[in-house]
Amino acid sequence: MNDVQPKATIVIFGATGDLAKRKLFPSIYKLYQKGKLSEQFAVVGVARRPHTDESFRHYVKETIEEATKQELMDDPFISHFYYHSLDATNTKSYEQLNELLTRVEEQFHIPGNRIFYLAMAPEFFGTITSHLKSEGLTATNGWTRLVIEKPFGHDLQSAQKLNEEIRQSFSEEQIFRIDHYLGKEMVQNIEVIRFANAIFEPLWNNRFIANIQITSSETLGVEDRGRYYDHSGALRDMVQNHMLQMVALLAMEPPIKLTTDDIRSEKVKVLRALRPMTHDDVDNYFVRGQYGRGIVRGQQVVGYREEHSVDPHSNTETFVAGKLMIDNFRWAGVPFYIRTGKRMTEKSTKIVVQFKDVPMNLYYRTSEYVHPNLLVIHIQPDEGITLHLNAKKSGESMKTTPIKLDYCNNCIDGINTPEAYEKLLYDCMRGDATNFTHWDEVAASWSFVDPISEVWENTKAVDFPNYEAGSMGPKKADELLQKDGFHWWSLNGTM
Ligand SMILES: NC(=O)C1=CN([C@@H]2O[C@H](COP(=O)(O)OP(=O)(O)OC[C@H]3O[C@@H](n4cnc5c(N)ncnc54)[C@H](OP(=O)(O)O)[C@@H]3O)[C@@H](O)[C@H]2O)C=CC1
Ligand SMILES: O=C1O[C@H](COP(=O)(O)O)[C@@H](O)[C@H](O)[C@H]1O
Repeated sequence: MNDVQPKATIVIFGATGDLAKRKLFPSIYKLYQKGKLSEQFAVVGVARRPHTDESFRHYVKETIEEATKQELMDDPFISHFYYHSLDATNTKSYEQLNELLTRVEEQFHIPGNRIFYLAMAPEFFGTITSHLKSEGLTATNGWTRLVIEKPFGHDLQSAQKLNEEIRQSFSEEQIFRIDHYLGKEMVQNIEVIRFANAIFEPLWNNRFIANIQITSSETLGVEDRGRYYDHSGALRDMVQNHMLQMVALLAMEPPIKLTTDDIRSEKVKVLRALRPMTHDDVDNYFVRGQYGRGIVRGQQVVGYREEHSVDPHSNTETFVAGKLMIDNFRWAGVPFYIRTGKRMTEKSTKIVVQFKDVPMNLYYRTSEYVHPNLLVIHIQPDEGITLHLNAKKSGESMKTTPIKLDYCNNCIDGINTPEAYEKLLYDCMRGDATNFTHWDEVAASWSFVDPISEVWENTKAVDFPNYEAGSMGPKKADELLQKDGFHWWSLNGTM
């Protein structure tokens, strides 16, 4: 873990796909530029499309230039890239891939360390991992690791099956399940804000916190992922993974040490303490939505059912709001509200921690409303924290006014926050699995989500589409909080 310049070959299955192009190649380039990779590294791209090493290098160069808006010229970086055309289901090609890897390792003096990054559809995961083992690609003198993209299953049962298949060839310690939200700077900051500030930790419980709200809104629709998304929906696409991971980080107990196992074990406890949904509970705790036509950032857009590769009668949700209760001593009685959706008003991920009101409003005589204190953690696009307090209005005797203490992480000159994939790839190369999800977390998340999807799949949403593109979701999402005497805090900073 201490090797600051890890030496490894990254084998990317799905190297001609969207993820490799938009995220993986630019991230590897940035790591190289920052000196986090020594010259002892190589990338071997794998996919069916024919490419020579030269044409693949040309393709990679172009994708990086497009993503980084920089010209690569004759950068030696690109000479570390190789390509092997392979159909993932064809055993024979794995032997040839192994020969290529051995050659590349000799050329760059890489001590047999291999990362197999599966940037492919999950139905291939089992086949690829079993071939990697049976054809000897995992039998090296160095370490071997497997990086797996989401979705990790469709429900608990399919996730278990997938996990068992993978575990035939890789141990849990070798498996790095990506949740890219865990690579975001401010998601990683949650722990530090909580555990490195004496003013927050004593208040971080049901005696002082009224509710916690997590919103992750997108302006994009389903783009060209209609086929995948229409079978997934927002619950599986965003809630089962990213949203529940943020809940776990916000609610976990302080770990004994900052080790991977200690942190994961605290997160798992939170996921297990989530109050399970019975089928009858679902309507009281969760709201689903689907966007219709509307205007997003001044542009007229089509409704979800009109999107490419989407069933024109689709029952799939593109929006979810939910109230989660964590049944443990720290959080009993405190609702965690989550909300996520496509084609909403703005692209934003924020966490708002609303503290309980002061025991009595001393300023009621002047008809002053004392605002609740809020801690806002801005995950994206702005990164930072804001603390909302009350102070005296200047000049006027004992009148109150809301004030904000702001810290903006990505406003500081010279700070260029690394992209989540860049950090996660580097962590994986160094063997740090802290910001990857352990199987126990995946299983607990599916257990929570499954009853909700069962109800939604079996009952037609008669009101779909129930929110206009460009809005903040269906009215029912507001009513979910109103029932408890709360409301969603606005995302644009005004209260
Ligand atoms: N794109 C994104 O932003 C995100 C993607 N993901 C996940 O990452 C994974 C990849 O997604 P994405 O890049 O978008 O998918 P794409 O469809 O763009 O790419 C799929 C890749 O798989 C290759 N491939 C398909 N079939 C085979 C086969 N039989 N043998 C060998 N290679 C094959 C394709 O290459 P070829 O046709 O040349 O064989 C291509 O390189 C998916 O699991 C997705 O859910 C997760 C989060 C975000
Ligand atoms: O995993 C996913 O996340 C993106 C949103 O990620 P962000 O970093 O842009 O917030 C979402 O668009 C996609 O549907 C989902 O698969």
